[in-house]
Amino acid sequence: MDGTALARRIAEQTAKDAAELTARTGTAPCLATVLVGEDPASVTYVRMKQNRCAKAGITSRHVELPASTTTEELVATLTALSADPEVSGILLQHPVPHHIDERAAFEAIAPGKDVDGVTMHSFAAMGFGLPGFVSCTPGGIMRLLAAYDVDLTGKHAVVVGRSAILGKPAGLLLLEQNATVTYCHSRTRDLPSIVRQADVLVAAVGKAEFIRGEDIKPGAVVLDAGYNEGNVGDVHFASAAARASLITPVPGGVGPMTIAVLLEQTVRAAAEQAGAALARR
Ligand SMILES: Nc1nc2c(c(=O)[nH]1)N[C@@H](CN(C=O)c1ccc(C(=O)N[C@@H](CCC(=O)O)C(=O)O)cc1)CN2
Repeated sequence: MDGTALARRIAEQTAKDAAELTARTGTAPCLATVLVGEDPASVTYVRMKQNRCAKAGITSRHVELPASTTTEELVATLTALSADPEVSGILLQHPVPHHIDERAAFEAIAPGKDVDGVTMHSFAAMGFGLPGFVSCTPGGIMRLLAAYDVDLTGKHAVVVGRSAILGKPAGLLLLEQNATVTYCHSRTRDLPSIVRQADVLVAAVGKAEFIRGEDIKPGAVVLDAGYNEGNVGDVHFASAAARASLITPVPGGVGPMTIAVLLEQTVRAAAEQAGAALARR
């Protein structure tokens, strides 16, 4: 599955929507990115987001905070951005330093600006199939499945990983499309036997090439949401591709979709805040 190509198509539409909205309201959509500390991978991802925003006609505001920032200081920053009428959407780059209560920080993002789909409000919307913002990587996974006409009804979807930005919301969205969902995690017993049952496998475990081809059910659809050092996924691509009917590569699969969905949701947030419907949707 070609995430780069699909992400490009989504980005083209997002740029058109942003231009239309800017012409109508006189203000471009604006994404605020918040980075705490200097984790090199996070610095790269935030820069990628800013670059893609610029290409799509979305302005970005970047807030960099030192690693010593307290939960209270981060909450105050996010609360101020939530109240700022010039900011359409807010992204707090994950992970934050260990001493920070990340959940408390996420909850300081106003639901209407939660374009990264990380608040409890957005989780409830995903869980109940209600309109709202989806978590970006899981949202990108669902867009890939739709683009490749994968019907999820009755399929056994196995999600390996239960993080708040990836595994958990991915399961909610798959369930909403009538898949039978199994979550696996570090305490799961006999993980390979469950992975072998997957018609649809979402690998979101954060361990390079953790899942091997021998455990892929022949014909399975495999989505590799891993972003390990050196641009290596959670699935051993060559051996898994020999058995899967569809598979996402790393790079070029789920990763680009994450940013495409973020930008799309930022423009949608801006439109909703302006009370303007987007013509092309
Ligand atoms: N608040 C969030 N934090 C994090 C998220 C997130 O969705 N919200 N996701 C990940 C990392 N991430 C974005 O932040 C991310 C990772 C990878 C890619 C990507 O496009 N990767 C490319 C390869 C990268 C390259 O070319 O250098 C690919 O897979 O093709 C985008 C976003 C953690 N944090």
